[in-house]
This record gives sequence, structure tokens and C-alpha cells, in this order.
Amino acid sequence: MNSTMQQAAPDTQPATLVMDCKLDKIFYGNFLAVRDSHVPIEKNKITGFIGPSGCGKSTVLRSLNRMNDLVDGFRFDGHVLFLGQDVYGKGVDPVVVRRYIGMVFQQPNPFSMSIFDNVAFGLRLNRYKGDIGDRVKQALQGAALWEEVKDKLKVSGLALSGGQQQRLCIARAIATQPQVLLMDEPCSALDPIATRRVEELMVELKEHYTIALVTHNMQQATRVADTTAFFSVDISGGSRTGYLVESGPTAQIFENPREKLTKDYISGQFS
Ligand SMILES: Nc1ncnc2c1ncn2[C@@H]1O[C@H](COP(=O)(O)OP(=O)(O)OP(=O)(O)O)[C@@H](O)[C@H]1O
Repeated sequence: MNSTMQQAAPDTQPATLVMDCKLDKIFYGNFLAVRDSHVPIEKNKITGFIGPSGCGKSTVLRSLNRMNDLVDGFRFDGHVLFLGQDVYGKGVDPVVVRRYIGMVFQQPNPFSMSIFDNVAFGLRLNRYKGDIGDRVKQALQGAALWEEVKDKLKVSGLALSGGQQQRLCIARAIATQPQVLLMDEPCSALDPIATRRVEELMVELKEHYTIALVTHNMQQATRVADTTAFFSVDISGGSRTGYLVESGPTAQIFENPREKLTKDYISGQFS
């Protein structure tokens, strides 16, 4: 395993599998937050994570690019493989991991700097040697924001509308050309029109990227996700531990789920 994560996928890895995430147990200190969750993430697809509050959707998502490393007491049993390589392997730099597996958060969080500098941020951080201007333009085009901002690249990112800010954050995330984009409820702070825009964008982006999406919105999952993973919460041990109930093609999960728990949840019978 090398720290740059640039090796080719081993032959044993199915070509379509970008990430193989086997999260047997995830702890925050002594608290078992998630158990028994094996989530395959397939290339150029959107994998949606759905389930009730506290079932561990964000915990699982944030484990995929080591965002949880920043949380005191976080540890897990299992593995997270990116193109067959252990994301948590010895000597693997989390900063490098996040270059390949980018993230977009719930609240649009542009930096307090110009639109251009927001998008160029990761490129500069990674000492990008090419033409930064070209890459910024390409990323803004990819995030369907270029036409709206091309004449005001020096204006602060904070001066944009909420929907534009979220597309700016998506541009920032794709500027370094990651292979996977993790999106944690990216539309929850947006109005319905901006939400539709970002949903359309996600569908366009999957042509070039692989996306894992946490969403509370089941209609959103049916609109954009190719695969859906349904999580629930086990309260039988007196604690609240999230786990994967089932995952599969979105149409199957919503129209013909294998598990009664899934059926109850998607028909609104979950308490
Ligand atoms: N940093 C943390 N420290 C301790 N416990 C945490 C931390 N983050 C999450 N948890 C706990 O882990 C469990 C899963 O939380 P998580 O946020 O992953 O669930 P979720 O399904 O994404 O919830 P929601 O839909 O409400 O955002 C919860 O019990 C939560 O309180």
C-alpha cells in the first residue's frame, strides 16, 4: 500500500466496485454507533443512504474518507477499500485520501474568499502545476455555475445565494478531480428550486464521478439514486445502534423491499 493511493485496482476487484466498505462496528468512545454495515459503492453510480435520524448514515459516510479521524474516540472494526486499497492502511495520508474521495456538506460552506479562490483552494493546497484558471473554469462549468459567475470571479463566495453557494462547494470539491464524491444531505438547506438544480447536477456528475449521498428525502433518493442502502436503529440492547437493513437497486428497495422494516419505513409506518 503506498501513501499516494495511485496504484491500479488489483485484478480481484470487480471493475465496477470503487469502494468496498465493511463496517462491522463503529464506535465513538464506548458507544457502538453502527454495526454490520457492508456497503459497496459502484462506479459512476449514485448510492443513496436513507434511514431514520441517528441510524448512522453520516457516520458511515464520514468513515469513507476518514473525516471521522478528526473525532475523538472514533474507531471501527472492518475495512474501507478504495479501488482495493485500504483507506486506513499504515502510512496512508488522510489528506491524500480526501483528494480522491471528496466531500460536500449539508450547509453550503464557502470560504470567506473570492469565488475563484474558493475553487482554486484545493488545487493550491495540492500544489497543482497546471493552469489553475483553466481548472477553476472547468470545475465551475462542471458544477453548472460558470454562466452565473464568470463575470464576477473576484466577488466573495459568501455573496452568492444558498443554491449557488452549494454549487460553488461542489465546484471546489471537483476541482481536484476526485473519483468519489461524498454528499451529506447537500440539499437540506436549499429551497425546492435550488434542490432540483443540485439533483440534476448530481445526475450529470455521475458520468465522471462516483457519488455516495446521504438524504432524508426519500423522493430525492428515488429521483437520483441508482442504489439505495436503508439503515435502521437497533434499540434492543438498551442503546441505539445503527445498522444496514438492506441495499439494492433503488426501484427494488422502494417497490419490492426484501425486509418488512424497509417496507414500513418507506410507507411511512416507521415510528
Ligand atoms: N462526533 C460524535 N461523537 C459521539 N457520537 C456521535 C458523533 N457523531 C454522531 N454520533 C452518534 O452516532 C449515532 C449516529 O449518528 P449519525 O449522525 O451518523 O446518524 P444519522 O443517521 O446521520 O442521523 P441524522 O439523519 O439525524 O443526521 C447517533 O447516536 C449520534 O448521536
